[in-house]
Amino acid sequence: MVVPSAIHLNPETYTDPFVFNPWRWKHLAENNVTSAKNFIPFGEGIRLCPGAEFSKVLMTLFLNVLATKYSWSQVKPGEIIRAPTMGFGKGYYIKVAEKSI
Ligand code: HEM
Repeated sequence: MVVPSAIHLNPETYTDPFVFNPWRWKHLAENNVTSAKNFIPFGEGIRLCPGAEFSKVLMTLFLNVLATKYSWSQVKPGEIIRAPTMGFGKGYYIKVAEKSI
């Protein structure tokens, strides 16, 4: 069994893997690092997740609406737990408000 997060957080492939850096993908794609060997959020091959394309569209839509229509602020930070998937031990509280037009 492959644990995708172990591959995605490999510092030999991804510099500073815990840093939020969306721009890293530009550089990685140019160097063809994002091959199946290094990036498998939805699995690979015969057991590839059938919900992959649906999930990508849903996440794109969700993040677009969240960023354009709402603002949010942190109320209470949570402790990040990686065992092996990521979670917040005691929750992670944010306040969401609709943006005024
Ligand atoms: C962000 C969302 C999702 C992620 C990260 C994800 C990830 C994965 C991964 C890594 C696997 C492969 C497991 C393995 O290798 O054994 C998998 C399999 C699977 N996923 Fe997803 N998934 C997501 C959403 C969904 C959705 C929305 C559905 C259904 C509507 C779905 C249905 C399935 C099914 C049925 C399998 C088993 C495929 C098989 O064994 O042939 N997933 N998923």
